[in-house]
Amino acid sequence: MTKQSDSPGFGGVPLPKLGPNEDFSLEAARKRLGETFEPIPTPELPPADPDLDRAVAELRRLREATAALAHSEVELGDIADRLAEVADLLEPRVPSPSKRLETMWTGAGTRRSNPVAGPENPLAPPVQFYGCDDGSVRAEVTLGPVYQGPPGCVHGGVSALIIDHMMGFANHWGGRFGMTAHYEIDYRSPTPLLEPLSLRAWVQEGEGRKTWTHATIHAGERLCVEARGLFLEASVPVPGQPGTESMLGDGG
Ligand SMILES: CCCCCCCC(=O)SCCNC(=O)CCNC(=O)[C@H](O)C(C)(C)COP(=O)(O)OP(=O)(O)OC[C@H]1O[C@@H](n2cnc3c(N)ncnc32)[C@H](O)[C@@H]1OP(=O)(O)O
Repeated sequence: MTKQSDSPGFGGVPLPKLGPNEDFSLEAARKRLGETFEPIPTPELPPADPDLDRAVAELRRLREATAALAHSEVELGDIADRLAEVADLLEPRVPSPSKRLETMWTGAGTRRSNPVAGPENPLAPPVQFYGCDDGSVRAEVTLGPVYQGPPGCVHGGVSALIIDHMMGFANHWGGRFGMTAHYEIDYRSPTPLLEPLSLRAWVQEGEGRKTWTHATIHAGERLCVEARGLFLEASVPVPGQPGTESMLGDGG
């Protein structure tokens, strides 16, 4: 990756400028964080098991369809029985939630299973982010009725979830790390469902443990949401690995 440029902004938002002395390269991050640090490859890692992604994609179809059941003409008793059959088949065969938390922290697990971008997570839209040469990360996503807040619009908490994750991803892309310590959001105009949304985040400034990151959501040229966050480098214990700490280095 290269450093951010002064090229014209996206949707009217100027691109960021880095502090004069800050090295945002992945090499610099590796030096700061040690050997355990793994940069996030972009684009998305290939699936470990394509059938897993396919199964979750089918669950997403079900998610959208079940959200529309209320006013359908479907025989719901029969559907509930058939869904219960599938759940009965799965539940005894999958790891417990606490075991799952442990296996998530191997390889690209957390990256593939997080609730925003994870193709293995049925809750995730999923959003596919791309790291760009100007230092920002970007994505396009169209959200359906399951994410509704105000009539016809995206729930503000869903926007906040996407933005928090996106700022974290921008930090990784910029060679910075940290947990969200504080962030603030301005909802500038309603964020529509069923229309493509352009997402963008970038590191505004970094100093020591602190990183300030900005993000926007646009519908076409219209600014819907903008946010500013403060991230602090911090280590958290890894589930199932006593004594091991992670810097969220594999993409949590
Ligand atoms: C690619 C995938 C990305 C995924 C991204 C997902 C992002 C997330 O969801 S992270 C989860 C949500 N965040 C959390 O759970 C964090 C919970 N909070 C914590 O663990 C701690 O408060 C933590 C680690 C952030 C900071 O604690 P700690 O390291 O003790 O900070 P502390 O030493 O008190 O403060 C350090 C500095 O930061 C400042 N600071 C700390 N918190 C804040 C805050 N909320 N607002 C402003 N400044 C703050 C302090 O004033 C201090 O400043 P200075 O050095 O200038 O005096």
